[in-house]
Amino acid sequence: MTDTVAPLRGPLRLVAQSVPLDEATLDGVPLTHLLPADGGLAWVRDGDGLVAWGEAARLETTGAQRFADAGAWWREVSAHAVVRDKVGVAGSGLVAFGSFAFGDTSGISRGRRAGSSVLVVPSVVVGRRAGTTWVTTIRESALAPTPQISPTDEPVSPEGVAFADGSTSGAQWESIVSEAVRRIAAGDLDKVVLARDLVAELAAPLDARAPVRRLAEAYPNCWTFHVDRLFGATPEMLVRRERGLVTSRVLAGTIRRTGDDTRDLALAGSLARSSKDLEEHEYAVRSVADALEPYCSSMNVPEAPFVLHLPNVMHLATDVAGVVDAGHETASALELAAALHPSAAVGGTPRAEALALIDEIEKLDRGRYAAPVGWIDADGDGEWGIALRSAEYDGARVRLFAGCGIVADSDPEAELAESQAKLVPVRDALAASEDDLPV
Ligand SMILES: C=C(O[C@H]1C=CC=C(C(=O)O)[C@@H]1O)C(=O)O
Repeated sequence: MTDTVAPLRGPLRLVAQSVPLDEATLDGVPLTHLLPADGGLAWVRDGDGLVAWGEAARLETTGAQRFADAGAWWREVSAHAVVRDKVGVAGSGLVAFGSFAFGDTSGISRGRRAGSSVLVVPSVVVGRRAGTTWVTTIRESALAPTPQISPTDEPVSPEGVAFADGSTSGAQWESIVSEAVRRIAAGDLDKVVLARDLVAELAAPLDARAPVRRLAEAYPNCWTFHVDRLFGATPEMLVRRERGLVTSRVLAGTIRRTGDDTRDLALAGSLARSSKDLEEHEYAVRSVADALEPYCSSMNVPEAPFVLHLPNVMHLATDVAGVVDAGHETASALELAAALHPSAAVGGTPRAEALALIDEIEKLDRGRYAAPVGWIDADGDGEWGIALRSAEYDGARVRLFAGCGIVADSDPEAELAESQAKLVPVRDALAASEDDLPV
């Protein structure tokens, strides 16, 4: 099913201008401190990235054609735009932020907006990259004046947060995992990623700037995002395309941290040797390498993963890189993301069997969790992360998500504990105090 909402009048003619911003005027203020009260749009990592607000144009789409619809719309918008870019770095010039639904029917049962995939062209973007800071203004038909950029007011911290089970209880989810292990043992498939959710009810509508700021501070080596009521801090880069080079950070295989550095180092060693985790990881790397290969003239796929250390967990990680071949020069970051989604880090192996099993047993509407989130520019370059360690909110109600790769040797109890560890970043970012944390 395809259902697209986009302007039906003549071609949209956007005028975008990027100009350098004297960093002294911001005096090192984090980008997330510029976000407006409605949360705006954010894509930041380790101080760099993009924050934005306002809306010059927007596309909402649903169904199996969502990536194709968004790609066609963006090509059209970019082709008719006038771009004056006096900065010339990745993310300057005309950009759109986006977030996609996980599956062809994700979110649709919860109403049209909940299930919509979206591309938003903001009216103001502030970017920072490797010491360069800039501001982009985007407006229909005319050049917009460059606004004064300054920090906004302090966000309101969430209060009275009450956490509850989402679609399933922990015990129910364990039995779903057991069923998946049975299916894998029966030879139906090799790997499936199963997810669960947690619901947080707040005393007042969420000011998303509060958790976004906290996530960006606490998880500097993750990509912290906020797009259309979806926020999170993901460690996984589905695809980055920059001037003909594509990179992807593949994660799968996880161990919880203890907080004791010596023990964690030993745990990192055991993760790197764990045959269960290495198997889980290999499926994810293969799925990414196989999907990128048709687009690349050369590729580098390291033989062994490294261990990525995050404050809550450690993951097996592989950075895949490739050069886009001459025949696919026009394949945008979004087209590549569509080809890669869902990788075996969030779907499974074989893909079709895994998705069918997820549909059959998971009992969760993933919405936009575990799907591409990020940004794209007018040349088709951009970054699309996988929306993990994320939550979607509507007023005072927040749904947090986490999932785990299940293979033949998976233990349901250990997977539940792993899912809890993966919920920690957003859960802590929402909790006003330790007292609010669920037990
Ligand atoms: C599906 C999630 O994580 C994926 C990414 C890294 C490690 C994973 C794992 O070890 O199971 C998952 O494949 C999630 O965080 O919700």
